[in-house]
Amino acid sequence: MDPIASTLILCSPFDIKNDKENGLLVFDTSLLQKQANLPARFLWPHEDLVYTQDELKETPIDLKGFLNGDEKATILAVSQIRAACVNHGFFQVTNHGVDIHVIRAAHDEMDAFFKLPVSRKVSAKRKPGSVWGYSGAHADRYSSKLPWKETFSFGYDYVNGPELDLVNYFKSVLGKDFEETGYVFQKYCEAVKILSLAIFELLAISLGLDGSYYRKYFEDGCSIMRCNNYPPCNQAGLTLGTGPHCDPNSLTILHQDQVGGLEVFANNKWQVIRPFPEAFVVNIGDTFMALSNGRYKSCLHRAVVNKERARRSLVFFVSPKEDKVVRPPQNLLETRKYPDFTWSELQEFTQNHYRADATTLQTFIDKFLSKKTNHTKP
Ligand SMILES: C=C1C[C@]23C[C@H]1CC[C@H]2[C@]1(C)CCC[C@@](C)(C(=O)O)[C@H]1[C@@H]3C(=O)O
Ligand SMILES: O=C(O)CCC(=O)C(=O)O
Ligand SMILES: [Fe+2]
Repeated sequence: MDPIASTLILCSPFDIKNDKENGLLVFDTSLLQKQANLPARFLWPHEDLVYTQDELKETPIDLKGFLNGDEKATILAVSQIRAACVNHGFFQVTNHGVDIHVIRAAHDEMDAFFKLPVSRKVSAKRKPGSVWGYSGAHADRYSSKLPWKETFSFGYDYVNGPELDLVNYFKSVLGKDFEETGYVFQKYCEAVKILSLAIFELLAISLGLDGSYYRKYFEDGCSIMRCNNYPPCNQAGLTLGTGPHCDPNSLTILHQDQVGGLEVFANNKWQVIRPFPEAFVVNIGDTFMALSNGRYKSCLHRAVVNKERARRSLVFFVSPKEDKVVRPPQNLLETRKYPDFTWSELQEFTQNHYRADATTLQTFIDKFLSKKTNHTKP
């Protein structure tokens, strides 16, 4: 029997015969680590495992002046953002306006969640086709190149009515003792959403647009909040926490703990992003690359794991409202790089047909939109 299959059956709190899907969700590293070799499903190909110690040493962008309305500071921030987005699509921000206590509280809640027994985490499991919920190594979705991580994701501001706020979501999936967790994440998401709109303002100015252009476009947008836990791995050099990919959404705002493991592909090589507690890590995603008509790069990145310490990150993925058309503004449209699409079409593609990697957007455009055109031909 495949070693991982036996581990998963051994540690499953469910009857594997009638609950194969739940059994496969269990990612219990204390048991997985007892095996002499890393289970084959966690192995990644050589080319994805290129080791690096190079560090991307770009000064974080200080947002203080811009947030206080200082024109000179805004001009500087705009030019730093433009340079980073044209080059690789990645930058860090400090003095971002998100209270450090709110950030710490969100880390504490995330830590408490991941320390729960597996059976409890699985009660909030992700449903097929949905991005929300708990997932262990995405083992219910993929059979190879499994990421060495567990994740817990939930939507923020779906504008579907107050009954869907995070306090109620946490209570409904984890029970009444998670009400406080819901409040903490509600506050965290509110603050990071405000930050995202400020960054969209800088992005708009940097592309020669009115400062409010993307702010208005994303005001009613939908976001996904994700907690990532990367446990230590005895054979860390053979696997990855998150494989090389570009985020399919528009903008990603990440806060990592002090362990380190995030790497971006910049200047033709993988480079380490040293953790910096005061900073948020920001990257451009595929949908914003399309909205800028290809001027700004969707950042290729990955997360490596290590032998000693668990690593955690809080990730806020910002997207337009599901059915809003993704089309660049008129003055960026000399030669159109991508056809119109909607976030819900791209999201559906990543959930049901394709695992996000370095070429998600182009593959989506090539395969799906050409199919769509064929279907609509008379
Ligand atoms: C629409 C989405 C797909 C992913 C979750 C959201 C936003 C980012 C995507 C993801 C994180 C990109 C890397 C690969 C992925 C499979 C992951 O490792 O978690 C992606 C998400 C997903 O499908 O769960
Ligand atoms: O955890 C990290 O540092 C990166 C995670 C990531 O890239 C993602 O969740 O999309
Ligand atoms: Fe990512």
